[in-house]
Amino acid sequence: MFHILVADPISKEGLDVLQQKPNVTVTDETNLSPDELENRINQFDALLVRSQTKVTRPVIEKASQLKIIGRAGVGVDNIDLDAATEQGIIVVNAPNGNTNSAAEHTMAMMMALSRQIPQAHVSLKNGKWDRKKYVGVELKNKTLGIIGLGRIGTEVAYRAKGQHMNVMAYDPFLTEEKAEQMGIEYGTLEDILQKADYITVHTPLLKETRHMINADAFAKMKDGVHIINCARGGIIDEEALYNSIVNEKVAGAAIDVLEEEPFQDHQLLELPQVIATPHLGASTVEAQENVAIDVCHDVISHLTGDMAKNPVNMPSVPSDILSQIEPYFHLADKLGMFLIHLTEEVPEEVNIYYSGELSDVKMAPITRNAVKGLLKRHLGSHVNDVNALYLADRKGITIHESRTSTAKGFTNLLTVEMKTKSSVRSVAGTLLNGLGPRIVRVDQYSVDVMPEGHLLVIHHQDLPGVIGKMGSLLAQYQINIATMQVDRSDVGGKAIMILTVDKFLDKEELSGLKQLEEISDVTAVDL
Ligand SMILES: NC(=O)c1ccc[n+]([C@@H]2O[C@H](COP(=O)([O-])OP(=O)(O)OC[C@H]3O[C@@H](n4cnc5c(N)ncnc54)[C@H](O)[C@@H]3O)[C@@H](O)[C@H]2O)c1
Ligand SMILES: O=C(O)CC[C@@H](O)C(=O)O
Repeated sequence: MFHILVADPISKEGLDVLQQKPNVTVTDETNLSPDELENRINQFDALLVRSQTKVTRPVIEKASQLKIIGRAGVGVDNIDLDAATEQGIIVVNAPNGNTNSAAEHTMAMMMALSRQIPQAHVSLKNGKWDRKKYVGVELKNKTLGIIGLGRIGTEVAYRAKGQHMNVMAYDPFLTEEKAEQMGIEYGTLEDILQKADYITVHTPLLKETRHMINADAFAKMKDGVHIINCARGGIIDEEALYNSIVNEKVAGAAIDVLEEEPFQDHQLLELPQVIATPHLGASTVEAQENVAIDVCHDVISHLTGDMAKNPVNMPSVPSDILSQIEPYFHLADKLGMFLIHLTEEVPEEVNIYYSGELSDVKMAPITRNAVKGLLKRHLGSHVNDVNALYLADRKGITIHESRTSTAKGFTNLLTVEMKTKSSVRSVAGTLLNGLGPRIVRVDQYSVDVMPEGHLLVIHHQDLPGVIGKMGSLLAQYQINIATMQVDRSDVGGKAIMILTVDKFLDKEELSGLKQLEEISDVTAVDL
């Protein structure tokens, strides 16, 4: 018998999927306090949530029977994935079922914002017939800047074209060709900030997207810009948004999500230029049916020993093969993570070369880990070795793997190469017996770097004194250098320096380093 706890409201059609199974009990309790959830979770085999219930580490640590957590929706930021993975609990989501609803909600918010419909509605309900105050603006011929052109951003783009808007989008995986095929304009983040009349964000909330729309970003925008966030609270710096509205830089904002939810007394809500909904992007009958059915099927599949379709954190390698290749997963993941930081250009092709002892292992699971590492920077923690190749394919990145017997003196050598429109970058690593993983080559340079911690990859001219200058500047910033590796193409020519430092550099410190004239490029990589 499997006991399933439904902790957030889930559509009846989904619950039917569970209840029709003979060996399942369903406990539908959607008002449990965090303490009650912690106290009762050990009785259940599966937990189903939407975005409300926080599945924290303390909850997961008490979940001694739990086998699966199902998220009826996309974002899994309310679930501690690391804790679930550590505890061997699979997390599944339903990434496709609410795309339309979230896109429609974004359009509804954009239109309501332009025509001040909520404000006019409240005024009329209060007995005022005020036609002068509520003069709006048209969407037609305005430029919509979409930041994050994934499932929802793409649907918003098509709908906005239907409103005769000029659509410009930025996404780390968007190429000019793809934008052209979609009939939209390709832009950088800067282009969007500077040119858009409306800006809508559709990224996950990640380290790189947290506060990506901050005071600096607002300062670059057109006067009178409109802002929409139906993705995640925290992508927009709320303090900066508040100030930009008060200073009349921003004409209005439509917000479905805020950093702290549920919210009631937020200062943004006091501004008449702000319209808001309580995280309703996915709240339609259709979306809730879709995500509930999808996630409940996955929960049953997993409980009864079949493969779940949308795992967020599950490794899927047969145990005999696993023991042989598992040590390389970590190396592959780190090489992918390292490589994606070497360029801001869109990856188009990834080639993975297996050499030495690695030339006769099963490559696919290692490849998936390398691709996972590469995609994580922009797609977040829901990329795993199960969905990495699928997501790469969706982003138009082709993956090739090949075996070679020459390992350049190493017993095993794994090389990950990434082609973009104008460059080919590569990184190679090995597993040293007893010493663990090492990065041994970056492009044409030979190095010996442990792939962990805060790394600085510095391209510079091979001239006397550069290393000293770099060291003094880091000392000024109170940043300790733990390790240093240097290599050069030829005497006085191009060179690389890879430092492991004790603290991550902030933007100002990084740009301080970039100002040293012998240095052509500095990249911070957090492994
Ligand atoms: N309001 C709601 O109720 C609701 C409903 C569904 C989804 N969402 C949220 O909407 C967001 C988008 O969902 P989705 O299904 O389209 O996800 P998705 O993974 O399909 O798309 C996200 C896109 O953001 C891009 N991205 C990542 N970092 C970026 C950056 N720094 N700059 C620009 N783009 C970047 C990724 O490349 C990806 O293409 C998520 O945060 C999701 O949780 C909210
Ligand atoms: O459960 C909800 O209603 C919100 C879902 C949404 O935020 C998501 O990320 O899928």
